[in-house]
Amino acid sequence: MTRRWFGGSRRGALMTGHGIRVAACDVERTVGGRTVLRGVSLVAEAGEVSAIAGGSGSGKTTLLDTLAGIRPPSAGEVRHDGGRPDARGLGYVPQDDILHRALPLAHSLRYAAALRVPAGEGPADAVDRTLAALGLTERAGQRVGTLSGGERKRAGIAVELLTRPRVLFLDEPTSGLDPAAAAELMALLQALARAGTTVVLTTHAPADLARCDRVAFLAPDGRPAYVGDPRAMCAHFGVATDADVYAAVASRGASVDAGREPELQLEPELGALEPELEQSAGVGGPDPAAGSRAAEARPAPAKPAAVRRPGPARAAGRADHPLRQWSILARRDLELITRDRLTAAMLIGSPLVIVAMFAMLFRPGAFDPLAPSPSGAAMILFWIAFGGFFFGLTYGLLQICVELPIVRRERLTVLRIGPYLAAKFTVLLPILVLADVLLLAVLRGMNRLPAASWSVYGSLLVTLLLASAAALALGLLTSAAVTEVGQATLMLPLLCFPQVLFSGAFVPVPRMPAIGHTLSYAMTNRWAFEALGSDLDLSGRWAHSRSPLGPPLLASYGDSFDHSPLLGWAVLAGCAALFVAATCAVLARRCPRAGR
Ligand SMILES: Nc1ncnc2c1ncn2[C@@H]1O[C@H](COP(=O)(O)OP(=O)(O)OP(=O)(O)O)[C@@H](O)[C@H]1O
Repeated sequence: MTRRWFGGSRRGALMTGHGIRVAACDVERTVGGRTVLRGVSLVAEAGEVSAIAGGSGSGKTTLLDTLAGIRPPSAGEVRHDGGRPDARGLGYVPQDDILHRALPLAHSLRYAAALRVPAGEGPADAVDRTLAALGLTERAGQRVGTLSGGERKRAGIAVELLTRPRVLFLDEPTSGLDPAAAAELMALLQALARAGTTVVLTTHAPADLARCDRVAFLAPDGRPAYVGDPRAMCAHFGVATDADVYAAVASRGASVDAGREPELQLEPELGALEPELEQSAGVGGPDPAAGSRAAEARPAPAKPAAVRRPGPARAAGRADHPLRQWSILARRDLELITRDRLTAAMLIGSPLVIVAMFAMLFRPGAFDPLAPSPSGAAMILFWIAFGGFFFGLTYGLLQICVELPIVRRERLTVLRIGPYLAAKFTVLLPILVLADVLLLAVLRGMNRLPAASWSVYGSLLVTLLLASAAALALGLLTSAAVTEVGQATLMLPLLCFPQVLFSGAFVPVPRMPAIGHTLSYAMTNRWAFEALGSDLDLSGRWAHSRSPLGPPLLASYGDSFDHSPLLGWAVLAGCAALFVAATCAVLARRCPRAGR
């Protein structure tokens, strides 16, 4: 079946030219103060499938990331064709899905292609070619979330093949697949390798090893227990099957050391490394004899005439421009919202429900000069401010955390954070404008707000929009910072409570103790509430109110509503900018560019 995908011109469609030789020499990696990889030396050749195997927690993913150049080694060296790893020339398939589940497969691939495929080949052509090559053409219109596990794995590989990478790294591509689907996927990777790509993968499954050309088996302490031909591995450990190797390595632990088995030492790999590493300071050269033994033992892979670095990023040619990225990402965000019915229902439904509740909660005429309700007017303005905050926060809260693995993958190559966040604002702000306009229009239409000039209502709308924008930025920041969707949901009440308590509506700011007074400065809701009160001259209304409650309220709130709305606008805009900057910083840390 796999052969069919790569037969004839389809094989040509996936030809990647020379694969990259990936070489590691004495690599060590320390994570969180603990050394999780030590003394790893290996070579992954073009045209071969190389596996990183080992028990859980032995460092397979860490080694894969290090070989890919995503994380630099703490000691030792990783070379791609003798040069520094350049992540833009490679494909990397993480364990998590890197396609949006709500989109049809072809659409998802088209956005990925628009971001990554260089000028010259149209994204649509690249998608058609890749879908055909991976046997997914018939699934093109199907939502990614409804694909089978095996199809989703292939779809993840399809994303990476769009740019015809010279080397493909895959983190546990067969996990979660039944043996037949796993075998099919491995055959696909073998075919890819034969078409010229270097394929490096991690695996838990002994059955996968038989389909690989090389294996590096890691001991629990991150040392290589075996590096070499998978067919010789059982003999090396004196066991009957590949599955038994796991138990042998686990029981012997660090005492199993590739370096202690003369006939299966690392020399072949180090010998292959020698030409690339000979000029590297601090890396000892291998025994020349070992290199020649290696050459005899294995046909020499086609070597580039000269040591060369991976070519410049193909992807950069097309979509590296921030404006272009923004336009692609905005279209993708819009389609995601419209395709995901639950999200669409939440975005449109929550303002409708909240506006309806406000309309039912407040009595009309709170601002009526003849029979005013001073406290009712304050409450109406507070809840309007809070409505704007709530809309923005809920819109932003789930935006990033649900697609973090995709962002992380796209950041490795092309994605810029600025256009990514700008696209979110471009799609969500217009919906927020509609929600805020609806809120003011309905409350005015139902006489919960007073008659006033267009300029006053314009000012109310600006205040509300800035409050929503700042809350949207806070929601995006939270979404970028949490590690899972559940945490984002838990953050909703945590973020809302202080905005209610310290806004000055229930306990006026002048009546708060010093700590509460200080905290209130950090609440966007306080500034929105006070700007709305200033717009509608709440102080003046209370001072000349026919209600006996007016003067005491004025005494409690003091000068809260006496400053210009411009002050509130400046603070809200500043908060929005601050939250956006913090979101950029969090994303840059959590989704680093390769090698950082
Ligand atoms: N960010 C981190 N902070 C602290 N420890 C980490 C971090 N990332 C990985 N580790 C530790 O490094 C070790 C190797 O992790 P890694 O994910 O590479 O293992 P693995 O072999 O891929 O595991 P599995 O097969 O279970 O996915 C583990 O003990 C893990 O706890």
